[in-house]
Amino acid sequence: MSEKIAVLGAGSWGSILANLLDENGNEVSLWSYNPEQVKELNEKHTNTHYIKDFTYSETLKAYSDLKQALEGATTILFVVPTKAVRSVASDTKAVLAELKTKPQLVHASKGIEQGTYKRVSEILAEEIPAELRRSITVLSGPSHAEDVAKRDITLVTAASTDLDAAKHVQQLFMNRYFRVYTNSDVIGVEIAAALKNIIALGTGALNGLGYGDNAKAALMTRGLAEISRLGASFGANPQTFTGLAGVGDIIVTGTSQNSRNYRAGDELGKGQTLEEVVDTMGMVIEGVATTKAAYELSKQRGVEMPITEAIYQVLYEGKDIRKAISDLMMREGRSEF
Ligand SMILES: NC(=O)C1=CN([C@@H]2O[C@H](COP(=O)(O)OP(=O)(O)OC[C@H]3O[C@@H](n4cnc5c(N)ncnc54)[C@H](O)[C@@H]3O)[C@@H](O)[C@H]2O)C=CC1
Ligand SMILES: O=C(CO)COP(=O)(O)O
Repeated sequence: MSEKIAVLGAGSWGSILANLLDENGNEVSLWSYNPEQVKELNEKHTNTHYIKDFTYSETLKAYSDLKQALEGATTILFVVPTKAVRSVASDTKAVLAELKTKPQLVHASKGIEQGTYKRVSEILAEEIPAELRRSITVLSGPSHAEDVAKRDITLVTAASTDLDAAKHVQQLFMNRYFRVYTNSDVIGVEIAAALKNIIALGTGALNGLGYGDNAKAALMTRGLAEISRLGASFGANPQTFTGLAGVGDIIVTGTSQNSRNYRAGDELGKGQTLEEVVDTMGMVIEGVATTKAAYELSKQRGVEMPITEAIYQVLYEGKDIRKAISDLMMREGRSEF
């Protein structure tokens, strides 16, 4: 299968997925709002700020003009940070109204919108009306761009309420090192994807403070329990949290130095301030904003999320991390399930 695909967002994940789609034989246009980055991608086939020591395919073309990137595309993949999804989708809508191409939409972003608490597929559906597009699919799972760049084995899930669309996305992305499953639980996949970043901030902080493997396994397991509780309150399928988008992504993000969220937590644990961590990362740390959105959502919906609450207090209320950990440990004993 070969298609014209536009990838919007040329950070680590967008650029590596664009390269994979190119390798799979598609005609890929990669859009970035940064003209310098577009120049580097087209002239040197590198994207050094985001992915070191990697040469992109020469047939992959980058654009800073959105209309040029979208022209003729039958699939559009959104991979910008969650806070940019609404504005990029709104600009895309204006172009699609002219082009009348009705592409299918896919996204690979992991977050919840501040203030509205919308999932990314909900933002896309709101901004790009049904008459301008086909179905929406989310691609998610344990998948650091750095490993995919090395063509290391990676398994993800493509979730859509439209099974044909999910199967189509599966076929577009699958290859010898990238295996894609389908899933119909868009809500569960998006909630799991967004909230695992909160837990990765936590396991990173434990690492920075010098805690060991038991502590990190405990945080990931109980973290997943509270993510599943929030998911259930929205009608998510509980099985999703045992799958690639759930436990799979908690493991990869909650244990890896490739994760920006884990590294940010690690630095916080070692004593840096949140401001210092955000300033030096130079890439998106989705978990910081998602902690606030998830904390507010948990209060609004009456879902108990003690780990999210503790991390919220550390990030937004200046609570000492060691005190937050000891308060969690000293909660009244309870049944596991
Ligand atoms: N890096 C990874 O391994 C993975 C990332 N993701 C998700 O993919 C999304 C994007 O992440 P990365 O590519 O890693 O981020 P990144 O920080 O590496 O790059 C983000 C890109 O978005 C662009 N951008 C930022 N604000 C923008 C705006 N207002 N309008 C247009 N473009 C804007 C930046 O210029 C940059 O090219 C996030 O939601 C992340 O959670 C998901 C799976 C893996
Ligand atoms: O989602 C990811 C891996 O599945 C990437 O995580 P980070 O954004 O923490 O790097």
